Amino acid sequence: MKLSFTTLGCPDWELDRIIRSAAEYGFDAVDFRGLAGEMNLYKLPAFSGGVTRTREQIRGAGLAVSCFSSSVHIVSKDNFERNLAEIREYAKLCSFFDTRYIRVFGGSIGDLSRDEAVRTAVRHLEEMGAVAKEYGVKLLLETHDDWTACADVLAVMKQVDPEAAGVLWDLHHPYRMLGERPEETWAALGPWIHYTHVKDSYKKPEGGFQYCLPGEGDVPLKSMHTLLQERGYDGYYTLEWEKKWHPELAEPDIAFPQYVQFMRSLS
Ligand SMILES: O=C(O)c1ccc(O)c(O)c1
Repeated sequence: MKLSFTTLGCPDWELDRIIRSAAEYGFDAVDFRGLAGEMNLYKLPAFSGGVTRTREQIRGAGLAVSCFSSSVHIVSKDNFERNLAEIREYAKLCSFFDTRYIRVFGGSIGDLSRDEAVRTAVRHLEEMGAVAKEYGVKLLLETHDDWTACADVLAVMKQVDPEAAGVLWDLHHPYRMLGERPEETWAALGPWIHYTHVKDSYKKPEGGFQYCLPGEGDVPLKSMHTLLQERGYDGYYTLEWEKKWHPELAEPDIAFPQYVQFMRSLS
C-alpha cells in the first residue's frame, strides 16, 4: 500500500521539514497542495529556479511526488485562461518529478443546469486535459463540491479522453455528504479511479460533521480499503488532513504518524 499526504496538513512546515518527516514516518510520497502560504507552488523558488535541488532532496529521501494538487475549478468560465496556464505549470512540474497526476476540482455550477454544467466540464476538461497529456500527465477530478455524486462525475468521465482525465475518489465526501455507499461509488467510477484521499469524521448532534483522526470517526475506511484492494486498486492512499482550513485539528506531527500506523494496520 502506497501512502502519501497532502501539504494541506502541514501548512506551517518548511520544505525540509516536510521531506524529513515524510521519510521518518514511513510515507512513500508527498502530494503538494501549497507550501509556506503559497497555494500556487510553481511560483516558489523551490519549484521554479531551485527545482533541481528540490527533486534531489525528495528523491534522496526515498520519496516521490504522488500528485500536484491544483486550485483549478474546471467549470469556471471566467478563469478558464488562468486555469489553463496553471495546468501547464503543474504539468511541467509533473514531468520533471515523474508525477502522473494533477488534481482539479469541478467547482460550483452556480446557476447552470446540471446538463449545462456537465457540457462545460467536459469541454474544459478536454482542453485542459489535452495540455496535461502533452506532458504525459492526467487530470484527476476530485469527488468534491458540486461534483461529489458519482452519477455527476460519471456523466463527465464518459465523455472525456481517459488518457487525459480520471477520478480522484475522496473517500470522505460522497459518503459523508450524500450517504453514497462505497460500493456504489466504485461501481460507477471504478475504471476511472486512479487516486484516493483519506479522511475521517463523525456527525455532530447539532448537525454538520467534525473531522477527526482516521479510525476515530465513522467513515468506513476499513471496508473502503478492503473494497479497493479487492478491486485491484494499486494507487496511493493520501491523507488529506485539512489543517490549513481547520487550524483546530491536531498538529501534523500527531496526525501524520497516526495515519501511517492506522493504514498499515488495515492490511
Ligand atoms: O485542496 C483543498 O483546498 C481542499 C479543501 C477541502 C477539501 O475537502 C478538499 O478535499 C480539498
